[in-house]
Amino acid sequence: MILKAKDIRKTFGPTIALDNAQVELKDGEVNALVGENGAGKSTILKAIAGVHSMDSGEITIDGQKVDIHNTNDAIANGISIVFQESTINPFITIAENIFIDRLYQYKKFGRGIDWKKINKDAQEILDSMESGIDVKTDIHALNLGQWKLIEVARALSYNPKILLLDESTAFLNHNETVSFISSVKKLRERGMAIGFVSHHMQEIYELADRITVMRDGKFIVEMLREEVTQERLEAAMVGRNIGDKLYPEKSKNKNTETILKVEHLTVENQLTDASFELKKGEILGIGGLKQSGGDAIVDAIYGAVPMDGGSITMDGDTYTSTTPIQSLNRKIALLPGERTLEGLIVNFSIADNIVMSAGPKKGVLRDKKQEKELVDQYVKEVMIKTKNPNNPASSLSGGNMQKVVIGKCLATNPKVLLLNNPTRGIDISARQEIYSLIRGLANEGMSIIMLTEDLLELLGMSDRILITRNKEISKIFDENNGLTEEDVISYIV
Ligand SMILES: Nc1ncnc2c1ncn2[C@@H]1O[C@H](COP(=O)(O)OP(=O)(O)OP(=O)(O)O)[C@@H](O)[C@H]1O
Repeated sequence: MILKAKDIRKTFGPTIALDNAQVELKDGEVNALVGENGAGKSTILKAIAGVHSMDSGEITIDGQKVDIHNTNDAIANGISIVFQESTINPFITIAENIFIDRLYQYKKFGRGIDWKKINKDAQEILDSMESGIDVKTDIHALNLGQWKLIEVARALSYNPKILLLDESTAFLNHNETVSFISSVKKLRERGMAIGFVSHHMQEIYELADRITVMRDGKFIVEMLREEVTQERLEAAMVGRNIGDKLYPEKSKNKNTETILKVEHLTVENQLTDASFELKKGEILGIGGLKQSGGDAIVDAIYGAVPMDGGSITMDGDTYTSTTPIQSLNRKIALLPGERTLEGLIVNFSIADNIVMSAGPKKGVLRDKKQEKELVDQYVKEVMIKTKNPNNPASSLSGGNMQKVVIGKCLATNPKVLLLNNPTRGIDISARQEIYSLIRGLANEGMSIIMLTEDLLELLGMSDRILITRNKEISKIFDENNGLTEEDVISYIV
């Protein structure tokens, strides 16, 4: 074992984030940390990386006790971390992003940056990971998976022995994830000890050498990959067996009443001539690579991006342009793809975020009583793990922040619900609950469009499936019985 962290305790005010937590990382191995949202996975990684100082506990490396009080201590002990949320600055170059806190080392005679040197050093790291990224590429031309690899390159630039990856694949699509995982495997082959957090079981089964389960801030069990069965893992993580009951039964009745008709919808540079119908009470899944048209469909229906052609008909009203306020009045709600940028005001309380769009009023004043009822209802319904909804949203774990955004959408009581990757970063148990909530809403007559980059989720949840490719609709499957990943992928790439 290269690193052992044990008896770790960390509190945030009254919240006990870690209590008797432990993890061991070994060179040339991936240890996957798994557990429900709020189990303490990010906190233990951040404690090891010196981002949070622990209240108590012990970290040893190669048998020697080490004191880690800040990130510099961690770096000095060969520990690097890649955070869950993106830390890429898109307004500077790839090399600057990699050496962001050491740019002074590349100052030429005390003046501008020595581009030749910084680019050479950055390229060396990118090549060592076999990332396939050319350092001179415009950062905007790269996909999110490549952005994550740049963050890994930044972590590697400190020459670590131990690399901590916190939900690095949460925002990546299928292809980006595949190449990210293959880069992680290469780092493992080089002897790196890797701590890897993810909610995606397939990734964990594929990558992990050992798995550490956490629950409520505590260490539950460590298993070697070969000892793991799905039943054992789920029982340790969530205390029950989910098995093949992750996705609820699809709608038995064929939905025939059209609620939303989209004709020849065009969005400049994003979507050309898309026509389809959304039926009352159905879940229409949209699959496809990022930027292939699906985001544009959802954003244009909501009015988050302007329509450049075509029309939308809802409730007998046909329109060729719309805004989010008009959508709110028409009872169309959008769960955006980027929770901390578009979905939440993280400094506001959980409660204020939930009621923000619904805005119950008594005359011109806020209706505090109804607000409280809404908050209590949605904290319970989407299972937000908080002791007090008046705490700031920033105090929640990533998955619980996402649940607040879902609660905020539902509190507006929409007829049409647009979901952009609704379960990113959400644990398997909460996902099962959210899927059953979404299906329940559809069964009650809500019409739902669900854009998702998770193919299993697309197949598991949709009554019908629309696929986009190269900014156009490439296929609409009017049935989703027995469709496989291969059936769908052939229209995606
Ligand atoms: N800065 C903070 N202030 C207050 N509470 C916090 C803070 N960071 C984390 N917590 C709390 O600590 C607990 C553990 O959170 P953590 O982010 O480690 O969970 P996690 O297992 O990584 O969850 P997820 O899978 O949702 O990312 C949660 O109850 C969370 O609300």
